[in-house]
Amino acid sequence: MSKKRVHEVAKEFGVDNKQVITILQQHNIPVKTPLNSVDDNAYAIVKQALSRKGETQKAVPQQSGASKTEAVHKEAPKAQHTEKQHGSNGHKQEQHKQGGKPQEQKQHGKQYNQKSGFRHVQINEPTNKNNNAHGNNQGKPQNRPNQQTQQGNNRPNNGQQRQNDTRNNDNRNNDNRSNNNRNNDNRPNNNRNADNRQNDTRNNNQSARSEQPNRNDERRNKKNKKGSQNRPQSLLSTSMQKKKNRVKQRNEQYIQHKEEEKRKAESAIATVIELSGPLSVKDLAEKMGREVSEIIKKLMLLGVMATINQEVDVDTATVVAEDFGVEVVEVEPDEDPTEIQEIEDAPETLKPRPPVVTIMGHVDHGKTSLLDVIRQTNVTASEAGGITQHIGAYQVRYNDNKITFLDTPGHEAFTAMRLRGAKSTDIAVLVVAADDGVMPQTIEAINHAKSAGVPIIVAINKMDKPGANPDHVKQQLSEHGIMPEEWGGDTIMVPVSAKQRMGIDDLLENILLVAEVMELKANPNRRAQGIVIEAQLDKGRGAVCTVLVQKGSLRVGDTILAGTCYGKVRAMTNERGEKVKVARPSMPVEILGFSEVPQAGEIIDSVEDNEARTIAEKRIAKQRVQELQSSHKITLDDIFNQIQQGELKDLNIIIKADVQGSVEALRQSLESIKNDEVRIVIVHAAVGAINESDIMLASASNAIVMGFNVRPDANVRRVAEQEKVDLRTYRVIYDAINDVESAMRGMLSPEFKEVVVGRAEVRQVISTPKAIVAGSYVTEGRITNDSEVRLIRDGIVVFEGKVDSLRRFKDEVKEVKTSFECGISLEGYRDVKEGDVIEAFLMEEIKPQL
Ligand SMILES: Nc1nc2c(ncn2[C@@H]2O[C@H](COP(=O)(O)OP(=O)(O)OP(=O)(O)O)[C@@H](O)[C@H]2O)c(=O)[nH]1
Repeated sequence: MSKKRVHEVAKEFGVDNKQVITILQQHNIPVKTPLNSVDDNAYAIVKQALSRKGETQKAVPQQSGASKTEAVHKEAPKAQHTEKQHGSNGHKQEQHKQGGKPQEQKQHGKQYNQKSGFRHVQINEPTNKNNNAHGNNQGKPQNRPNQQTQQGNNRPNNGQQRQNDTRNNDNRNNDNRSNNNRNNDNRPNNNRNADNRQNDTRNNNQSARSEQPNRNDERRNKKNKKGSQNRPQSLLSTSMQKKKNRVKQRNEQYIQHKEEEKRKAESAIATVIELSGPLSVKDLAEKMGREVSEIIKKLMLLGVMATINQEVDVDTATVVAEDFGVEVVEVEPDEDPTEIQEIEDAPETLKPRPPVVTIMGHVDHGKTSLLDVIRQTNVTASEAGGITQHIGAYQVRYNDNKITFLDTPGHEAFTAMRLRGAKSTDIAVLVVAADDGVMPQTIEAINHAKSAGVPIIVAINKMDKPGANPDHVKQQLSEHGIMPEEWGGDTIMVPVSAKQRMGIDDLLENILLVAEVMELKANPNRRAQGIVIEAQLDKGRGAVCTVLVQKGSLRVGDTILAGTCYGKVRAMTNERGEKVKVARPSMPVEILGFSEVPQAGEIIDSVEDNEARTIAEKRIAKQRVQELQSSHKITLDDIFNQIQQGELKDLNIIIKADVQGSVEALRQSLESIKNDEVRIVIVHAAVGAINESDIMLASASNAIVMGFNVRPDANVRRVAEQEKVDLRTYRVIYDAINDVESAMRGMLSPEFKEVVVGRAEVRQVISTPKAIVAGSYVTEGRITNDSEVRLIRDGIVVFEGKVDSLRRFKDEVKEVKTSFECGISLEGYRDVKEGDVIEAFLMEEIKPQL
């Protein structure tokens, strides 16, 4: 016979190529692929093996119950390996055939149910073999087939596990014995156990001899174990039936549920909805009785990409609703539980109150000087950089009348505060330098005052200057809609000189005149309401807040609420530092008692004891929701903005400053910097020293840290270096803004870099006739008598200047190193306190790189 290939032989016998290969390999004939050739001898082997197998398969279905097991056992020993090899296949075939006999299965199932603890199941030949090969798995379900085998043989079932096990072994061992021995199971158990041991030994020997096929067996058996084939057939079928029933039941429930939902949805679809303000997509869907997905789809068609929690404005919501044929009725918003209800004061309760005046104008036109003259004090000298940086509020008395002044700073940086000043103000005094005329911030001030509906009195300052030209100023102002009285307009213009104290009375008289015409009144006998002018954290005193009372009277002991902060008024002082018990309308006071620092510009209310906390908590919750939504706030206009922005890159900034006013000023100024490529994002802005968590936040959000009048301590600086966070500190806001602007234009090239030389801790303050000496201990680096120093209190810079004298005991020294004590006095500064830190630094020039 000519040589055939494996696949041809397989085809001839109607079996898989793999099966033929396996048979040949078991006979040590080296074939690997279906293309390998097969000689006559090999062909005969395959033929013999397959014909035997065919007989086996034919024989099996003729058996029933236990005899099936035995039918397999009756195989000739020669063919054992083949049988083992195909054990699983044979088993599958059996299952397949049984699958076609539901009647038989049902019977088995019945028997199982009727005789509890007596399981009638199908053969589990592979498991038995497995047990034989690996010792016994007592108590495991593999025993079941043997119980059935026992039953099939009409043997008494005593239900004892041990016996079953023995029987298992018996069956297994029978595999290895001749057919003649197989059915002699009538021997006593003891004998059979002895037999088992013998057979085990034999099994082992056989295993050793046919290692290869046995390993294949094991693998197959393992594989079978994983699959359901190993489970008894009747169990399989009943569980399948149960599963089917469950699925059917679930499907029915699902359909019912869907129908119910549909019915509900149809009945819930609204034809008219009421809208009182922006609302989330989810809320809109609920109001309309529609699916959220329908709303989102409609928004998409309108060009608005919104998610379920995003907010849509009333206009957008109306368009969407109308598209669904739903009528929209705009209504007044519901009462907000986070708002304090306004009290309508009856006219008879109103009493005259002093006017609140804001001084506005361009930088350096003399606002502070003018107010200074009015207050008879001098604050200009102590202001860093000569620019007013905090709102101050003062009440002055003139001719038995009181006037409250809010000193709003003139620099552009304080636009936000100026705006707030105008809102809390009755009269705006616009200071215009007679020699300089109308400047950009003069116009801005006019616009703020106009938009707030506040009457303007113009103070034409610096009249003493040779170049003073009041007419030119009037001319310029009239061009901006501010017409002087003498020219037929309604604006009072008073020429003054802060320097020479000229025209001040005239100005004050005119303020009172305008106030009189305005008939400014308030009810002093009600709970207080006012505005937070300024707030900061003082280590010793806690939150310190300048408040302007606008209505009612604020008393020590009152429970107060401002934004999300609340507390009880512990103490109140006026602008002269005198303690006051009651603050009436238009009176500015500094109060202590807030648990946290409120935001400047916040409305402060005196409330019932139990109200404060509840409302504050509600406000915090509302704020959180708003914060979440604001980042994704979406309107139809927004889409256009986003397209315009294109791929914008963000410059993340963290702001820390000494007082809330500065925080806001810096934030406002930075955010107003416009640049096509970069958008400024204020990641965090707060009052207080720069701390480690600021640096970590900056590191995580890739932000720079800008400190204004605050300093990091040594540890924070170290962390910043480690995290490679750019940390910049400033004393003048203008410099900070300039830096950012230049950096964004790519023009930031610092010529000097600040290097901290050393730090000393003030441990004792010694007062001498000549100076205040800070008895200090150098904690790091060195302090030199020529270095520039800053005095830091609770992380806030309170002074920056030079060392006046540096002493060790009584001797003047040039420098003092770490771990030494010394006496330091500062040039022109006496307010040194224990616990302050003196930081010595020098400005190092950075050589331009060629
Ligand atoms: N000659 C003259 N100089 C004045 C007069 N008023 C103010 N100055 C000077 O103008 C400069 C600016 O004065 P400030 O009072 O600080 O001006 P400001 O508008 O408060 O400035 P900012 O706080 O920076 O907004 C100071 O050098 C004052 O001495 C005045 O009536 N005559």
